[in-house]
Amino acid sequence: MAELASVEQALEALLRNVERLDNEWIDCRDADGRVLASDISARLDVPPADNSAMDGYALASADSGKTLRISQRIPAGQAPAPLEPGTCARIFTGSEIPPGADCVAIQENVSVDGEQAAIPPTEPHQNVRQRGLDVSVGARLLERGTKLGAASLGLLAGQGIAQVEVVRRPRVAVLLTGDEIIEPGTALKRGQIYNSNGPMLTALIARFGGLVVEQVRVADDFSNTVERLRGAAAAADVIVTTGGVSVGEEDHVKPALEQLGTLSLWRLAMRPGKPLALGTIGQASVVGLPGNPVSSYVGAWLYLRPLLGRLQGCAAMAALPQLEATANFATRTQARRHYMRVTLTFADGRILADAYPEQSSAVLTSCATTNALAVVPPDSVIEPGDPVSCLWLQA
Ligand SMILES: Nc1nc2c(c(=O)[nH]1)N[C@H]1C(S)=C(S)[C@@H](COP(=O)(O)OP(=O)(O)OC[C@H]3O[C@@H](n4cnc5c(N)ncnc54)[C@H](O)[C@@H]3O)O[C@H]1N2
Ligand code: MOO
Repeated sequence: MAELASVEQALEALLRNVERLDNEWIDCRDADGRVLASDISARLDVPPADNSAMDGYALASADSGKTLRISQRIPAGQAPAPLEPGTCARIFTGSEIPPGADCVAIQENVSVDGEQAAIPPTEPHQNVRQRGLDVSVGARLLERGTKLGAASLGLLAGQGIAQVEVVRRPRVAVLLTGDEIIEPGTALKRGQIYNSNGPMLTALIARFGGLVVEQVRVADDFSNTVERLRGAAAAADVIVTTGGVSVGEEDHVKPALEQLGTLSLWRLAMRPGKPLALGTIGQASVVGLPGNPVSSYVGAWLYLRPLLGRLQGCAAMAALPQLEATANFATRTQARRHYMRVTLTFADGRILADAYPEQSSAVLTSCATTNALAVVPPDSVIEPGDPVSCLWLQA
């Protein structure tokens, strides 16, 4: 039997000629999860002026330790007048420090009698947030290739930025093979099963930043398969197929792909997901995942995620975060590296990996109830307490 290829070899082949897609300007309100197309530098200081970190009294530190007249009140949102020398100003969290003041005494430590406030000793800058403390003009705010999220969108808003240039979302077509597959909502007949892979892959693709432009069934017929693939290649940057990549005879995807573009069939030293088809039709990359739902799921994390990351120019999506955990299970592998579905728990300063008891590639429950993949090398024995490397499944 021919030697099995490694996951790394297949990934290298998949990504070899893939380039970042073009850019588009979008409203920041729609930018969560999108990847920045260019560096963004700060054009404003944040905060724009020295302001108070506390509710209290602003004064010149040299005047602290005395009783001072309260000469003005500065609510947030108002420009203060310069502080009259030898006085203090009533101030609130976020209010601008008046010229002439350099510190704030918090109100809990100040006793007030009418217009007079007895101020304790207070150091210069105490309770003052300096202009530009968060961001100063010209600083690199966010780098190209950053996936935008809650905090980065907040930063952009803090700069008054409403539109942002991001990489276009990769368009993905999902093609399902298998005459036994029917859609939820129809009654199940003998021999049929519901389409699990379609919704599962659609959800993962969206989490990886892709846009599913079509999800179609490919009938068991050569010319229909050619038509479907041709249509998908015109509409999409990536075509994902599920099923029909093993050694069966029922399938027309392989000959159809060979007619329309390039195809290489891989036999990988991994479990689940030994068979994988990679190819191209025109500019579109084709990833043929196995039909078994678990193999499809694991393949999506290991191949589709980096592919969609490359198309979006997001380096952080090239590899999943790796965590070193302690196995709370026993297993033994043979010639293939095993990607076991495990649940990581973080307790008492260590990470424990519990394996789902049934690791068959037909048991999708093993994916739905876990959060990581333990990567067990070939020809190895793992006992409880042994170290095991895990891939954390985060988009
Ligand atoms: N003689 C051999 N048989 C098989 C081999 C092999 O090396 N020699 N490899 C096995 C491995 S490993 C895998 S993985 C599967 C891959 O099979 P295919 O990609 O050809 O997929 P199918 O045969 O079409 O389907 C496999 C399995 O998955 C179910 N399926 C398919 N699509 C869906 C869907 N959309 N939703 C839910 N379930 C789906 C399908 O009903 C089958 O049960 O081949 C092994 N066989
Ligand atoms: O490798 Mo297959 O994906 O075991 O079932």
